[in-house]
Formats: sequence, C-alpha cells, structure tokens
Amino acid sequence: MTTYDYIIVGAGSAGCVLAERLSVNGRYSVLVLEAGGTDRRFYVHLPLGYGKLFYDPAVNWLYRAEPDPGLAGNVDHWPRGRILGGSSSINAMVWIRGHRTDYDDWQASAGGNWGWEAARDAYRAIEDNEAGADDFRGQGGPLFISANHSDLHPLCETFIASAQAAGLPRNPDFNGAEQDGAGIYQMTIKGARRNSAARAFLRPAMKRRNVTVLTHAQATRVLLEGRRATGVEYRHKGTLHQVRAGREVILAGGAINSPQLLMLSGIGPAAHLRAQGIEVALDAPLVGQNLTDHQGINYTWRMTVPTYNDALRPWWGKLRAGLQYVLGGRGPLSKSINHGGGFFRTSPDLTRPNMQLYFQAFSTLLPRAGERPILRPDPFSGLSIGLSNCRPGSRGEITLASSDPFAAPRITANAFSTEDDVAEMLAAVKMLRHIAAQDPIAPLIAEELRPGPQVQTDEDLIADFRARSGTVYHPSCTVRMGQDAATSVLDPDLRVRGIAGLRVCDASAFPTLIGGNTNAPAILTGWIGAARILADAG
Ligand SMILES: Cc1cc2nc3c(=O)[nH]c(=O)nc-3n(C[C@H](O)[C@H](O)[C@H](O)COP(=O)(O)OP(=O)(O)OC[C@H]3O[C@@H](n4cnc5c(N)ncnc54)[C@H](O)[C@@H]3O)c2cc1C
Repeated sequence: MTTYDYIIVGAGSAGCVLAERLSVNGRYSVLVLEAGGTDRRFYVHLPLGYGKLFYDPAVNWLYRAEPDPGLAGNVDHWPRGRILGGSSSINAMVWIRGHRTDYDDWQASAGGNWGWEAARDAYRAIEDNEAGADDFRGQGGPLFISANHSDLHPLCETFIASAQAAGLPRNPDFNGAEQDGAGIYQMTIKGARRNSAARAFLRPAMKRRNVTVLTHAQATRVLLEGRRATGVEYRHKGTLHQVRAGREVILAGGAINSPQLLMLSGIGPAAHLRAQGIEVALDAPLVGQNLTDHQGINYTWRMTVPTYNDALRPWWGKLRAGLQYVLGGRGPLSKSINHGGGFFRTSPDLTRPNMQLYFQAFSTLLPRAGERPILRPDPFSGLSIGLSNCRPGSRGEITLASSDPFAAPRITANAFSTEDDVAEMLAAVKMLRHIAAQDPIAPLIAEELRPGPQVQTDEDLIADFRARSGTVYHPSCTVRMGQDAATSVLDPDLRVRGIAGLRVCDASAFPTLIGGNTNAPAILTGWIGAARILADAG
C-alpha cells in the first residue's frame, strides 16, 4: 500500500491551504483526495459564471435539505463545491473575515491560537490585498484580494448613499477597524478571473514533487487500527483503493461531508451508527451536531432606471458584456453578483452587527431550469437587496441517511427555530424597506415586486420570509473544536479526541459561526491548522 506522510481528504478552501502549507518545506509527502474534478472550466473562472455552477452536477454536490418547518416546509437547495477548490470554486467571491469579536468567541472556546490577534496576523500573511497593507490588511501573501474599486454599477453608490440616509455609516473596509455600515465588498477575483483556493494555493503546490492530487477520488472511510487512523479508503474510477498515512489523516471535506465521513468510519453518535449498521469505533455524540448556518432573503424592486437586467438580457447586451470582458477584463462579467453590501444592528443595544446586506443590481425572479439565471435575468429593470443573519441561535444536524458512502447525508437545518432568530429577521426586513424608502434610491423605484406592498403586518412579513428564505451557503460547526470535551469533538489543535492521527480542518471545525461569509475563515482554519500540524511534526 502506498504511504504518504499526510493524506488530506477534500481540496476545498481549507484543504487547498493545507496542501500548500504542509508541502512547502519539502520534508513531507502530501496526498490530496478530491471527489470532484478539475477546476479548469470556463464558468468557474468567469466571475459572473457563478449562476451556471449553482445547479451543475459536474461541479456541485447539489444537496437538498430535509423539509423545514421553519421555512414553511420548503426543501432548500444546498449547493457545495465538488471540484478542485471546493466551494471556493463555485461561491460568490465576497471576501469578509467576520467581526473581530467572532474571533474573541473562538478564543473563548478554543484558546489563543484562534483569537483575534492570531487571526488578524494570519489574514495579513494570507492576503495580497489590492487595497494595500495596513494594520488589518496584508500584501505579498498567496491570496490576491480585489479591492473592487472600479466598474461598479452606478446603483451601487445609490444604495450606499441610501443606506447612509437610513443611518448606516459608509464603511471603506469591512475587514478593517469596524464592520458596521454600507460599502463595497472586496473579492477573491484576480485579473478578472475567480481566485479560488485552488488557484491561489493548490495549483502552486501541485508544481512540487512532494504533492499528489487525485481528482474523482472520493474517500469512503478512514482506516482505523484500534483508536489510530492509519489511512483512507477511496473510490477512484469505479474501484476501491486504500492508501496509508505515515503521519496523519486530515479531513477537509467541508461541514456536510466531514461529519458524514467520520460517521461512515464508525466515529459518531453510537446509537445512530448502529441504527445504520455501522460498527462503532468511537462513540462521539457531537459529530454532525451544532449545524449552524446563515439564512437569507432578497427584496426585489422594479426600477425606473436601467439595471444589469437591461445590460445582460438582450443579445446585443450580452455581446457588449462579452466584448468588454474579453477585450479588457471589465464589465459585469468580471464581477461578483454582489458589488456591495453592509452590516447593521437590528437594535442599538447590540454590541456588534447582527445582519449582513447584499446589493445586487439585477433580479432573477423568473426561474430557469438548471441555473440561477444571472446571465439571463428578468425582462425588466430589476434590483435586489438581500440580507442574512450573522449569528443565528437555530441549530440543525447532519446525520446519515444510509451507510452507503455515495448516498447524500441527511441535512436538517431547523431554520428560524428560535424566537430570537424570527424577531431579528423581522426587524431586519423592516430595515430593508427603510433603506429603500430613502433618497436617492426611493425616487428610482417603480414598485416593490417581492414581497410586494400587500405584505405589511408582522405576521405577513414573517410568513413571507419563512416561505422565501434559504441557506446563504455557510454551514459550519458540525465537528466543532474547543477546549471543553463536553461541547466539542476536536481539541483546539483540530485533533479528533479519542482517535490518534486524525484531524478535521475545515468549516465544520468552527467553534461558532462567524458574522460574515465563510470562505475567509475556512481559509484561515486551513492556515492556522497547518501551523498546528507542522508544530506537532517537530
Ligand atoms: C453557492 C455558494 C456561494 C458562496 N458564497 C460565498 C461568498 O461569496 N463568500 C464567502 O466567503 N463564502 C461563500 N460561500 C461559502 C464558502 O465558499 C464556504 O464556506 C467554504 O468554501 C467552505 O470551505 P471548506 O474547506 O469547509 O469546504 P469546501 O470548500 O466545500 O471543500 C470541501 C471539499 O471536499 C471535497 N470532498 C467532500 N467529501 C469528500 C470525500 N469523501 N472524498 C474526497 N473529497 C471530498 C469536496 O468535493 C470539496 O471539494 C459560498 C458557498 C456556496 C456553496
């Protein structure tokens, strides 16, 4: 059986960073097993190709959550990247670290290696930020971050000015000293192409002789000898193989697949494993628990001025956008769908923002099979502002639907299952309308399309957001790390308690969900996690 020092399962945001960091000194051999295929695909690299990846089985696990009473019984679509780069290859490219106090929370749970000081220093080392280096931002690191200063849709500035009129400060950098306010989003885009974790970390590492990356290789279980992880079983080209880890196995399959793989390997809640006919290696009741995710909703208006709908819908608009992109790397195709956004507090008593905003200069109310029709938006001048909660109290779980490693696990989100989550979302959607009622955006609005002016009472607003909300794709915390064994699966160095030679290093390891998007903290987890692994290697 072939042996590698480190076997990394999953080439996602965290896995790509792990592969780069663990191989850089040349002393260790690293194998990366990735269930998906290459990221050399047109719509992965084209920033606005995002919508085309949303339902594409070639790059996406296409999970479906259980019917959710908190979402009016809806079955929510849960896209996850299944490709080199993982979800960083199909995400919306917004670069947000979260609030500094989120890392104070991490420190309280998992100790100083995960506190704000450590996180800030790590982010400064990771980043090559176009906006320049300062006390918060870094330059010269492996991950180029676009400052997103040029080519913004004019309505983006209208939105920011209206949010200011509604009481939000203008924020020049959400990753800087303060998170509150409205502004533009920094992006993981480089040279008008998506800058995924694969592009920034894995591709350079793949040039090293000590790195092996196997695509279309899905891990089916961790091999155990007693309470030690010794390797991984995986399927490649229809055949099962086994590979040995000289040092460690590191799971980086993301917040859905990492707990699934642990459970398939006999590490999880004993009764649940037995019910699935899986032999229990370690009773770890918290594996798959504590699923925490942001819920989001869009409000949409018909405008009296042109939006990207007008620019992207007609054939000649597409042609112009295509030429702008091909000839100069510019125009709407070179951007994320979210040019800007913001953070606000639904009550002045709060110590930090609890809601995030997304400004989108287009609308996609008319569905189209097989894609999110961003490149073919609605046939009128539509505009959407989305929002999502930052630190919901609702908790779901990942469980096995079957012992078959190729069957999807069961995702139970339990969205809006606390009164607080409902109350803050109600306050937040009212704030959205308050922003839309301000100058300079208000005179440009022809009508509110969703939910529409008939939805006014608290009861109706709640019914509306239950019916129309969904995941904003930030599932986390399903294999939590922490100092307290009673509340976490992993120790603060990401080691699975009770099993030697096995760590989990991805968004599932977050002690708590960050108030912001989760690509940055997943990359951070890979970065700090690799330092912990190397420190243990001596
Ligand atoms: C549609 C969408 C939009 C998003 N938008 C943003 C955004 O704008 N900004 C932001 O910050 N975040 C965004 N996110 C969230 C962010 O991208 C993720 O939180 C982050 O990428 C998670 O990183 P990860 O390393 O935990 O897992 P992932 O990046 O999901 O990587 C897991 C990898 O492991 C592989 N894998 C899983 N199981 C196995 C197995 N058994 N064997 C082998 N390989 C396996 C998967 O195929 C995948 O490649 C978005 C996510 C999605 C899905």
